[in-house]
Amino acid sequence: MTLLIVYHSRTGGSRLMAEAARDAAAEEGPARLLRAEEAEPEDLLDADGYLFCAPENLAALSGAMKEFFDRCYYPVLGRIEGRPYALMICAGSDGENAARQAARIATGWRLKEAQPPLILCTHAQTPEAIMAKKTIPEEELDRCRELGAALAAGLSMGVF
Ligand SMILES: Cc1cc2nc3c(=O)[nH]c(=O)nc-3n(C[C@H](O)[C@H](O)[C@H](O)COP(=O)(O)O)c2cc1C
Repeated sequence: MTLLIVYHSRTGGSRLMAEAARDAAAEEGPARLLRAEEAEPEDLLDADGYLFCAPENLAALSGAMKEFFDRCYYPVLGRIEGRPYALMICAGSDGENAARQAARIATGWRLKEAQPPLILCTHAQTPEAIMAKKTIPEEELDRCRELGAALAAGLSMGVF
């Protein structure tokens, strides 16, 4: 039972979150990490559950993550219904709109929410801070690890 983690990241925050989740998930079962730009409909079809991870940009999912969903939405519609998923959003100060947008897409696919969205805020406020490479505190990465491990363990045990 494979967990597919698809992420986009411009300044590294979402990448750190996705990698932390992948590392923890891999201890519980098969886990694949793909960038949004390289993930294809076949990758979604081949997986048994999903973790989507992206930044909030301009009160929405980042463009590259949205482009992944746009590109894959119809090719897999009706073919992945009922599979579990979770979301992780890296935001400056909010993240709610990106989480809501991704959840609506997942609802369209008839995926099953396995965990509430995990939103981490970097508290970057100035243009310089927003464009800077991000670090995520270990205790926040632990929350990503917990989410990845719970998803992968649930998939392996067939609890979803
Ligand atoms: C163009 C742009 C727009 C942004 N808009 C928002 C926003 O609407 N809400 C928010 O909370 N953060 C916003 N941010 C901050 C990013 O979400 C934050 O820097 C996050 O760490 C980016 O994730 P990444 O490091 O994976 O790229 C924005 C950043 C950029 C570059």
